[in-house]
Amino acid sequence: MEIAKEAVAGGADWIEIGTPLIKSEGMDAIRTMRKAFPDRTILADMKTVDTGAMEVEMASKAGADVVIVLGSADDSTVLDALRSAHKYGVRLMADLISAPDPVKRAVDLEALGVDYVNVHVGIDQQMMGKDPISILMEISEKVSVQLAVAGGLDAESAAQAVRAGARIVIVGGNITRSDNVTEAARKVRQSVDSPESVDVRDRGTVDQEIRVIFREVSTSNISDAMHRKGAMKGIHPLVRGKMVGTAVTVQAFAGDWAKTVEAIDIAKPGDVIVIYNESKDIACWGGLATLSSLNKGVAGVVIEGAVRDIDEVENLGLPIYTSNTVPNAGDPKGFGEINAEITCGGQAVKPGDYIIGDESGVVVVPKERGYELARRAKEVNKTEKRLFDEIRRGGTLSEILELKKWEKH
Ligand SMILES: O=C([C@H](O)CO)[C@H](O)[C@H](O)COP(=O)(O)O
Repeated sequence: MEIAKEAVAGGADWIEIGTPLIKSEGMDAIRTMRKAFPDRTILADMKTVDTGAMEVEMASKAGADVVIVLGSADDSTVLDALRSAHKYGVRLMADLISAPDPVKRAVDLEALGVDYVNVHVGIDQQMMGKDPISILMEISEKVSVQLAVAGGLDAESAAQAVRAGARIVIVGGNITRSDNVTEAARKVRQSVDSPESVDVRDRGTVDQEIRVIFREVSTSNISDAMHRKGAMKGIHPLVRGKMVGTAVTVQAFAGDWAKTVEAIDIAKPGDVIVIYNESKDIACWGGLATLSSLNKGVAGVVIEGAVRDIDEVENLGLPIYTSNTVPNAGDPKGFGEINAEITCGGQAVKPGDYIIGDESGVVVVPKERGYELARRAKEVNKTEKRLFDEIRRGGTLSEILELKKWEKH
């Protein structure tokens, strides 16, 4: 309710009751919003896939103005939902989320007579890098039914969506999870009203985008996004500083620092050297290796093992995370391997995996899930910002999360 009020203050015309809220609170979510916002359009995201008439009846009797049926539902469901919508005086929106051939289905749905077609990329799909704008462009050339669009939109992509032919722009997380909902809604409103004035930024390569997001979030956010996996055990910050990079791995043996130092020559700017060294009592890393790494543009070092020359490495400032410090080093004998899969801090690390370190420790993100987990961590981060804001306004954490209600039974 609070978020809806703030979004309306920022210029939202419609209030979407999202599917998770409907699943949590049922039709009462629609009734409550209807009562609080008599002059706004209430969109009930029922995502109906069967019994179209009954679900439209429920939502319309609760106070919805527009009801969403899944575009991929059978024609019989869409048609009966339409009959019900006509009977109860509401409009029907068909949502193309996960439709196998969205362009063809949009044409079919228009012929069936729906009031709106929503070009929608779902939240899980967004995490894999999908966005709705290109498909919206294609669909808007083929149909004249009013088009809505949804799927990770922000002020910038909202403008692109309007330019691509959308009449209704549905923005979820970038408003609801913002720490300033009114301001976030206002920015979207401005973009929708003056789409031509919005510049579209170049986001760079996928790897650059991943690194930017990992810099913005914490290792705790990432670990939450990984369902509590990914955190190294027994590895702590020695030289503090945010570290984001891709792994160059080293398997080294007790008393032998040849491979750990040779890895510096292999590392590229932005890499993190991740070392498993058998011994916690003989250092495989020190001040000279740190300076050499800085010269190569290495982003940081993680060592299960030991580091020495602590006063020097602290002065040099390269982020270092380790399990121990000792004064003595071994010799460069040459055993070990560079860029083989290793275990460090209890985590499997492959060359190229994303390694992120901060005050809480180090997490490993498998390279093949880098984009997805960066995006999911960003969602965690946004939610936490909103929670901080609500606690600052005087709520307690358990009240805000409704912990009692959601305890496992
Ligand atoms: O419909 C939605 C989703 O499937 C969960 O119900 C969202 O409301 C829709 O995707 C808009 O939210 P964002 O993608 O976070 O902008």
